[in-house]
Amino acid sequence: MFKLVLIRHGQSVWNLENRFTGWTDVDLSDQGRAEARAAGKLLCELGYEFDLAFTSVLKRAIRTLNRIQEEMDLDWIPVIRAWQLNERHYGALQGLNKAEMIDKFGEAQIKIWRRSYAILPPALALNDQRHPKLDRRYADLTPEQLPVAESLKLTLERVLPYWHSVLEPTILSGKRVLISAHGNSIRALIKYLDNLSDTEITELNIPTGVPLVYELDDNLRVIQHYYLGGSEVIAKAAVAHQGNAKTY
Ligand SMILES: O=C(O)[C@@H](CO)OP(=O)(O)O
Repeated sequence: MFKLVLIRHGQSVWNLENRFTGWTDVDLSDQGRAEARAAGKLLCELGYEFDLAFTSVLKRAIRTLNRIQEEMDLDWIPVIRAWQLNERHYGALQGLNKAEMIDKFGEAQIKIWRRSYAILPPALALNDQRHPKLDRRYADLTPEQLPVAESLKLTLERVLPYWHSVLEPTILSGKRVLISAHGNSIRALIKYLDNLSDTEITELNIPTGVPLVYELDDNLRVIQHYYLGGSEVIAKAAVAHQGNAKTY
């Protein structure tokens, strides 16, 4: 049996401000930093150990991981930063306030942009200053790999090859893996792991800063999964799972 731990970064400044974030590289809020530390403490108290950690190339996930490592005294373990674990790219919505967008386009349209499986948010123009081709951390990506907007489906289409080529073999080699990533890159992975339908996945939300454990059998099929934490943390996770959480 293998145990994989997933964690969505702690609350970010734009989660707090209720803005579409995507590939925008915003920092954690004070609450987010506290969530990350609490997650690290909890993992340590519960006796979790990790040999290797994966994260995205976005600082809210990296800094969540850093704090967990610090709390667990695991600063030394190798960390792999992969753009494939980035948040979905939210296209031209990035930076806009979610409540203001609801006022402008209506709740139903925003829900479609946020949670439908295959529908894309409005794309970035090629000359937009937010285009990832202007960011040197993505210099090695091919033009086809550089998103101007991603649905959850497109997000899964870059997360899944990474799962098969890197994460799966690492887990199967017996290394205990922690992944610090994002609401929608984690949702994409969960859709695959739990074999959720395109409709089921629309109702799944991931809370910030709560470790989610996946127990996997020898073929990496899911045995069970559960959130770690006291009653308050589990309640936050349950609410987020039902899709009734605050808009972030
Ligand atoms: O804005 C984003 O990048 C994500 C996560 O914060 O938001 P949503 O939950 O609306 O997909």
